[in-house]
Amino acid sequence: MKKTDLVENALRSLSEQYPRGISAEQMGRELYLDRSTASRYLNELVREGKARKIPGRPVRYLPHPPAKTEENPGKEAANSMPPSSRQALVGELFADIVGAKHSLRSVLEEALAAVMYPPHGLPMLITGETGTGKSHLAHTLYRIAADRGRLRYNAPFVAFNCAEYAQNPELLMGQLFGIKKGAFTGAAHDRPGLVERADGGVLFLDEIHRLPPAGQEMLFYLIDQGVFRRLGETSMERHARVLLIGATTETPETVLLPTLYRRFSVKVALPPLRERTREEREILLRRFLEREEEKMGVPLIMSDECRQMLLTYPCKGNIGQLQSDIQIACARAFLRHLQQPGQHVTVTIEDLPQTVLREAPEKTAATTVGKPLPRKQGKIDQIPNIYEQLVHRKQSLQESGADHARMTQSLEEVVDQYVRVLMQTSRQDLADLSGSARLIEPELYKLLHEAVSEAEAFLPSPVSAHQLAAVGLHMQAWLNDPERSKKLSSLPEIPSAPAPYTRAAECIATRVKTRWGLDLPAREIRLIALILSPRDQEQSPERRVAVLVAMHGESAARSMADVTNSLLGCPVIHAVDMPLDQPSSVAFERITQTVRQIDQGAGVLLLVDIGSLTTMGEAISRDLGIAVETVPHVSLPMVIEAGRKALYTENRLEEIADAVRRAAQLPTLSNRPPNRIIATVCYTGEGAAVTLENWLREHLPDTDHDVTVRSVRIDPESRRSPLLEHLARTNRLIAVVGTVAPELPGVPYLPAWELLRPEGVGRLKQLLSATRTSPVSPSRSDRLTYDRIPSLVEQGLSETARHLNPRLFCRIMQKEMDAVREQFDLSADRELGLWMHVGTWIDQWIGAQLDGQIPECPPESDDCPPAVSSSNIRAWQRVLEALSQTFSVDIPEHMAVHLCRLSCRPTTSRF
Ligand SMILES: Nc1ncnc2c1ncn2[C@@H]1O[C@H](COP(=O)(O)OP(=O)(O)OP(=O)(O)O)[C@@H](O)[C@H]1O
Repeated sequence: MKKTDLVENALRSLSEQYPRGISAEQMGRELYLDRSTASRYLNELVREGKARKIPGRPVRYLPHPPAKTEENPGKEAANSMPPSSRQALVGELFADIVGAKHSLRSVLEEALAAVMYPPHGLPMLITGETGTGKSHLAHTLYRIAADRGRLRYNAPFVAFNCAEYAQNPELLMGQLFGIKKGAFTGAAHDRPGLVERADGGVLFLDEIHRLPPAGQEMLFYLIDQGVFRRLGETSMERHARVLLIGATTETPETVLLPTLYRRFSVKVALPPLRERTREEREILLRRFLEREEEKMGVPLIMSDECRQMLLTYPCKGNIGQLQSDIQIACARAFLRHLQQPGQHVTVTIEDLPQTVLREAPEKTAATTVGKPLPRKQGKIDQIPNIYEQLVHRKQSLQESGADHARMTQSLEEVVDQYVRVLMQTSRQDLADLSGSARLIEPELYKLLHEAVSEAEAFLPSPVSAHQLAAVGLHMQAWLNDPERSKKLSSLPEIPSAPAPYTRAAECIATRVKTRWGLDLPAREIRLIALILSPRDQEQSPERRVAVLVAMHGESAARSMADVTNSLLGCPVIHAVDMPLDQPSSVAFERITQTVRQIDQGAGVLLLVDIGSLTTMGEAISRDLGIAVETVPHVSLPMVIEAGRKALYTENRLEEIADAVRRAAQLPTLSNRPPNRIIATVCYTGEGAAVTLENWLREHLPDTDHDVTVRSVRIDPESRRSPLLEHLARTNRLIAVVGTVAPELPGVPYLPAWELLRPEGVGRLKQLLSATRTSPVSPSRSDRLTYDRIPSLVEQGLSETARHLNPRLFCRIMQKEMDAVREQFDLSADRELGLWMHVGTWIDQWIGAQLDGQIPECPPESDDCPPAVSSSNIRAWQRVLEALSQTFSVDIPEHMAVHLCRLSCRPTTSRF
């Protein structure tokens, strides 16, 4: 229905109630339009001859010709729009909510009325099982309120899931209401909370029942009186006006404080998917498929059988689960398409996740009994015939007169060798894009997967994807030719596997019997049990590259990770979501923690979308001493590629990162010139390594400003560091400097003490000049002169200083530094470094004094270089006194000696 038709209908029905005419303002209120839009539509009707204007203040409008009911006043006491108009309006406003015109209509009407209620909407509680669309509805309501002028332009929408912090009520309350400095240990600054951020807009609290009672009480006051206090504050003196929308999967009256529960004027319940109509489920399916098709950029088709299943299986996680099951199926189909490109991506029943197939109505399973065997020709025939091998070995052992013990051991070796071949084949096969499906019929693979999942309840260790694929290969070969062992005479006894694995093999046999009516011979069951039992190479702890997806938004990262993990059958991808209202410091902290937890020693691949996330990896790698490679602009195919490579190959971090970059057509490490890097090392990566890092940074000549200096921890026992090895592979590691020589062949090592001697400095100089790509001498305009120091320092400090006034600082330094310059014969480079050094310290001291803390100081040391004279010290003292007076900071006495030492360095160790 067109907007003008909608307005015309409303005008006709409202004219009964207002026979003297309806103003644009009234019409706007009725249709949730702003006054000027309503006026525009009404005037359009006047132009079209469908309405007439009644002059006056305000101008009013009546339908033309008059509504029939106008001639019969009182016939219908319609005090609102006719149902058809209301339905059309709700359908239009909630166009992205499937079911808006049908099963959700009354719920949405109620929700709409609440959000549009003057002056600022009514607090609302949405209930419903997980995945029924509570968050989706909250956001849609916000959008409508913002579009229709109920909220101010640019009003915020702040969403928060109380379950995320439910383990730590203090932090939860702090997140929500803000924190006063000192409220608890670690609360070093005042911090606003989400309530303040949502001021003037909507605050959506998901799983609101996870708020502790004190938090619920605070919310009550917030709704009731618009007041709240930050954690640690004593009085309620802060004000915020937020439209609160709460959501819960629980029965709210039993989990919320009665005061808060009653304060929600409107409560809407979203029905589970099983109560929605089939037509609505069809529309949902179509929409989700369209979305996936758009992402893939290739036309998508779905087999009827698969569509049928998606429309009928009991979907416990409701719309959310339906959506993610569809994403998984599409991702699988897309993988196949990547390997065998065609005009379409075709989604078939095999692409559906196990959970869907398991939950599907019984009849699908029943019809498969007695189906033809899943045979597969081609490469699978190259799988060695284990029976032939066993017979041959037995014959040669008999010929050599081997005893029984020797015979058993030797036959076990044959089986071991066979399993190794299978593992290797499955590894290669899985590493191909199509996964195991290439050599093993999906039906068989599915059966094995199900049986093994069932057996995991009693197996001592989980069955790896490789083992499962190895069993698949063995069985596929057997199913192709179940008779082949019969052709051989006198097969030897197969060694037995531990009991739980025999039981797991029996589970498989039972399923094979039910499915294809086939009896697996006892020796097949023994062989399968052996393949399933852990082998040596499986037991050795694998150091896999960990993969972490971090993205802006509520759930984008998690859903990509879920899809990929489900696709690969292994939780290989980790995720951190970064809601848009979350400060990047929180994201940084969460990503850092996750990287620390998931690293297995082979480094972490960080897949991110945009913005600050693209630069966090480097800082996290520095902080944790873990190799982190960041790849931006993440998409689902990139995550799948990363997961597959991490799971099925032994590729190193940078190889996986490059494979992912190639998949996304981003520049790879291998085709960019390597960066020059110097690593500083010690056993902690923090003490000597950091001191050396700072020292080197300060002393690197201008010609080598491209060199990165990086402090790294060396493991005291192995004297190795995965991070260092990673840096060596991905960069041009020109030297390692430190207090411990790492195990890293081919990279020159300089002990720290050598840098104090001219020989060491000379060696480093040589290394630097030998690795320079183009020997550059600074051009005239680049060369630093004394007169440029103040402006450069002012510029530098204005980017880094938080408390210091850079201009004032430079003025004092300009006035006071002459004596120092003369005393030490400082070069302009050196002097610039010293200005920055002093400025940075003073800035920190002012900050510490403001916070009432004891300022940190440069280390105190007795060894005053012999070259330092008392007049040297006095020169610096005068500068420091002037600074101390101007900025009212206490400067420690030994600072002058510290600065003298820095000023002297050039003669001893500059390079
Ligand atoms: N009526 C609907 N029409 C179209 N898409 C919907 C509808 N309801 C939900 N969705 C989609 O289903 C997914 C899950 O919805 P949502 O996250 O809002 O559920 P929820 O009830 O908040 O779940 P949870 O309780 O697990 O947080 C979302 O991607 C959402 O866009």
